[in-house]
Amino acid sequence: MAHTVFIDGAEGTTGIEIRDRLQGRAEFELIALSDAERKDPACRKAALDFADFAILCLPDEAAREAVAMVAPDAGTRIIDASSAHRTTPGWIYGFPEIVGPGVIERATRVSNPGCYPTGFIALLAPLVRARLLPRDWPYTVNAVSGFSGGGKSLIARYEDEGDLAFRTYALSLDHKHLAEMQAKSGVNHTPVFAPSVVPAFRGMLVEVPLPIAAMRTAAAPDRLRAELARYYANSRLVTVHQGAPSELVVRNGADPSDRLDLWVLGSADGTRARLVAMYDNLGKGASGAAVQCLNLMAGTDELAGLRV
Ligand SMILES: NC(=O)C1=CN([C@@H]2O[C@H](COP(=O)(O)OP(=O)(O)OC[C@H]3O[C@@H](n4cnc5c(N)ncnc54)[C@H](OP(=O)(O)O)[C@@H]3O)[C@@H](O)[C@H]2O)C=CC1
Ligand SMILES: CC(=O)N[C@@H](CCC(=O)OP(=O)(O)O)C(=O)O
Repeated sequence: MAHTVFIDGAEGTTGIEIRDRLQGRAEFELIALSDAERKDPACRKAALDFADFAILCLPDEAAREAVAMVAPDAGTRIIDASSAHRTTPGWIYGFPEIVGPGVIERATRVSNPGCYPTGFIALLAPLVRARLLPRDWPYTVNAVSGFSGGGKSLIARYEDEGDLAFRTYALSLDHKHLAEMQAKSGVNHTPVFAPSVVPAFRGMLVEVPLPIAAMRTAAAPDRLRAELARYYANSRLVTVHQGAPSELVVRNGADPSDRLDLWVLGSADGTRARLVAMYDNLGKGASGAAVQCLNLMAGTDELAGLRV
């Protein structure tokens, strides 16, 4: 029998892309609310309680409300795409490659990684755990996102203001992803985070520059690359590239992708490196990650419905 799935926030940017990935899958039956019902608390509660799986594609506050609405004995298993529960005790972090095998499969409450933390944690966590990079270093993160990363409101802004060429933000040095980045990568200090948006619908480049020579306990770039390649060797979504491309580009009009591509770029003398992650904010950064977790929780092929 098919698993029932309710996407709360199904008409939003992340919700629509999850629906696209589930379309035509016989293992899942989608519960859909009409336009008149989709923000009605009673209709949402009924759908949340009925569903085998609820995927929350909502602003944080609405995601908290949704979790509180679910009857304790309903048995609904929840995947939350928002940042409401990413460091909340009792929630499993929905990053299969980082939490390891068998964890998400059994979980009842899964909080998916944020789009920027996905790249940062994919790059850093394995290297910090392997003691090839120090925990006790003030890491910096430079990142570029397509404008769909800001959901419907940022999409509307980019469509309305046709002249936005480059936008850097979080200029107060605060951002909702910082706690998650620090906690899930295992580093001691809050990173200095410089996010930005370019006028492409989707795509991300997340980079961690490393002044290796000044870090004392950091391994050489070749060793970092070899460890990441070993760590992700069995992953069908994550590729650790050898060598250095001449450039990495976020393209306007790129197709959806659920891949995660990683590079360790090193200077010839090994004293400096750039860790770089490239992916789709709506793929491994959100909707693809949610479907990957759903697949694991439902016991189907982990990558079914994903664009690899
Ligand atoms: N976009 C991205 O790349 C990523 C997004 N996320 C997270 O996923 C979540 C959803 O983001 P995104 O899809 O981009 O956002 P959108 O703004 O595009 O979509 C949010 C949807 O939620 C609906 N909604 C808002 N409040 C309620 C409510 N009380 N009850 C029911 N529905 C409600 C909105 O309705 P309406 O259509 O009427 O506005 C909208 O359809 C957010 O928490 C975001 O931070 C995480 C990683 C990446
Ligand atoms: C471009 C843009 O605005 N991005 C969003 C983050 C999008 C995302 O990852 O959502 P979560 O916060 O749920 O993780 C921001 O910086 O607030």
